[in-house]
Amino acid sequence: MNPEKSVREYRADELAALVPLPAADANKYTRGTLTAVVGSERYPGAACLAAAASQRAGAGYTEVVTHPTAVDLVRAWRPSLVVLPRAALPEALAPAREGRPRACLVGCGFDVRDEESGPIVRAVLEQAQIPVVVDGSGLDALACEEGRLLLRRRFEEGLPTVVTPHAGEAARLARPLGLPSDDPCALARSLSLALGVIALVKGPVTYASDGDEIVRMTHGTPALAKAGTGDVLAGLVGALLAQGADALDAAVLGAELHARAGRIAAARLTDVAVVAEDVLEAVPHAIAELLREA
Ligand SMILES: NC(=O)C1=CN([C@@H]2O[C@H](COP(=O)(O)OP(=O)(O)OC[C@H]3O[C@@H](n4cnc5c(N)ncnc54)[C@H](OP(=O)(O)O)[C@@H]3O)[C@@H](O)[C@H]2O)[C@@H](O)CC1
Ligand SMILES: Nc1ncnc2c1ncn2[C@@H]1O[C@H](COP(=O)(O)OP(=O)(O)O)[C@@H](O)[C@H]1O
Repeated sequence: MNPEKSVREYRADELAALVPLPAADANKYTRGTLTAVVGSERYPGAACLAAAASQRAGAGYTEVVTHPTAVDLVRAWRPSLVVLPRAALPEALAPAREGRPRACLVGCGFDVRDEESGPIVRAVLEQAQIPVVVDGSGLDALACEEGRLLLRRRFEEGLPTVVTPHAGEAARLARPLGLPSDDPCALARSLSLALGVIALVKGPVTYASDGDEIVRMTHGTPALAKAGTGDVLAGLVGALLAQGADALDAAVLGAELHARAGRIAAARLTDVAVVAEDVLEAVPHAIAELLREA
């Protein structure tokens, strides 16, 4: 099949319809819980960025499970976050209940030198009976037979897994599978099919695929090419999944809000000066802009 045939873009009105507006009788649990298993001793900042993005994208309850050395920093960054050390992980992976959606984000700010990283990612994939997003160095745990087996099992059980690699991470996932990695559009679809995931391959143009459709997103800006912006995106996608969005829709809406937030930040601060915290701050404006446009 020629992948170009099925490439599409979401219209602004389609995207706006996916924005999770809270019901009048909502409470924090009905709005969805994201358990973000993120950060390491080396990269505690990624945990902060992803968790705050989740709050801004509407999750009612954002819980951070992080390296013990990062706990105080993340708590101090935002008192509204619930922050637990990694030892709390098994209890934190509770299943969703009727009307109480949940999702898990794992891997942003993981450190390949940290021996706990791989086992944590695999434990999440094995235990979490909820949608999971895998990002950052957590993706390295998927480039081996054991990781692929866990993904395949989740796929067969109907549990969505979203992966959010940048070009380097996508190439590392593709290599052991013998997949060519020079075309991000084709790669999004081939990774999706080979791993049984929804693949969001990030770059100047970002592509999402569920193995059937491929969605192209062209609204980004080079202002986003700064450390930490991917962590913000992962938090957005995780929060949308936690609110019950379909996995492909969550990936596409997350990337669209991220791209718009980057542009809004750049319009105020220049393409040169924008940093990941500015993208985070612009997320509410991106939501408002999208709702206004539709
Ligand atoms: N504040 C924080 O706490 C932050 C924490 N962070 C966290 O750090 C962790 C490591 O993530 P990372 O992306 O820095 O390292 P990683 O992908 O392993 O790089 C290895 C090699 O891959 C390549 N490569 C990289 N990017 C590429 C691209 N776009 N396109 C193509 N190739 C690319 C490049 O190799 P080269 O091509 O230069 O030879 C590079 O040397 C991760 O968990 C993340 O969440 C970050 O989010 C930053 C802010
Ligand atoms: N030149 C560019 N144009 C548009 N978007 C870009 C560009 N460069 C990077 N981005 C976006 O910035 C983000 C960077 O993510 P990533 O590389 O994972 O960052 P980090 O790991 O530092 O958090 C992605 O969403 C990507 O699509």
